[in-house]
Amino acid sequence: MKLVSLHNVSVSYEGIPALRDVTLDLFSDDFTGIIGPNGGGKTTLVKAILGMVPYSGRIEFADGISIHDGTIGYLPQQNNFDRQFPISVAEVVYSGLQSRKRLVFRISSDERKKADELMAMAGIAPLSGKPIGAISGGEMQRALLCRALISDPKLLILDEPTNFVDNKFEKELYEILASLNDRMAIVMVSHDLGTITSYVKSIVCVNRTVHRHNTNNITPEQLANYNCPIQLITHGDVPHTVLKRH
Ligand SMILES: Nc1ncnc2c1ncn2[C@@H]1O[C@H](COP(=O)(O)OP(=O)(O)OP(=O)(O)O)[C@@H](O)[C@H]1O
Repeated sequence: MKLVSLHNVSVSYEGIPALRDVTLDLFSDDFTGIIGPNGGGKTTLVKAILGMVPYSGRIEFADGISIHDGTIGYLPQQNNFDRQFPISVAEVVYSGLQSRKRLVFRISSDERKKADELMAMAGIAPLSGKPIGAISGGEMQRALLCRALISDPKLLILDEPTNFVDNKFEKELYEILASLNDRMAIVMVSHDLGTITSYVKSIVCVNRTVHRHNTNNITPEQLANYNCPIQLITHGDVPHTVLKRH
C-alpha cells in the first residue's frame, strides 16, 4: 500500500534548487535507504515529506497517515537538536507524543510504561532522569529513536541515525529497525550504503533528482546511470561507498 506519494516536488533555498521535480512513492512495507552525495538533497527530501520546508508540487498521504498526529515518526539529524534545552532523557522521549497536542504532565501510565520499554530496548533506561546536556551523543541518538517510536508511527524516518553511535549499537539499531519493519515503513538516510545494504529492501538515490531502486543490490553502473555519483568499493562481498562532492 502506498503511504506517501510525491508528485513533481521541487525545493529551492534562496533560488538555488536542492530538489528538482521529484516523483516518488513510499510503501507501507518499505525498508528504504536514502543515499546520495553530500548536499544532494537527502535531508531536504525528508523535510519536504514532513512539511518542514516549502515546496512546489504535491505530496499525498494515505488515509491514516499525517505529519500532524504522530503517525510519522522522525529521528532528525542530531546537529539540529538543541542539547542545551533543560529537559531529561525521559522528557525527550515523551515529547514524541506532543504532536497529539498532549501536555507532558498528562502522560498516561500506559505511555510511561511504553517509554520505559523503549528506553530499556535502546539501553538507556538508567539514564531516564538525566538532563540531555549530560549524556553522550550516542545516548542522545538512542533517546531520539525512542522519541520517534513512542507515538507508534506507521512510517519511521531516520536521518543519519548512526552518527555518534558506536559499532555495537549501530548493529543493534539495524536489527531493531528490521524487526519494527513488520509493523511500520522505515526510511533511513545514510551515508553508508555498504552497511545498510544487507538490511534495507530498496534504495532511493538522491542527487537533486531522485531514483528509486526496488532492490538492495545495486551496481556502480546503475548508480552512474541515475545521476548518483557514489563509488562502490567492494571488500569481499560487502560494497562500501565513497561519496564524491560535487
Ligand atoms: N536552510 C538552508 N538554506 C540554504 N541552503 C540550504 C539549506 N538547507 C540545505 N541547503 C542546501 O541545499 C542542498 C541540499 O542540502 P541537504 O541538507 O538536503 O543535503 P544532504 O544530501 O542531506 O547532505 P549531507 O549528506 O551533507 O547531509 C545543499 O547544497 C545545502 O547546502
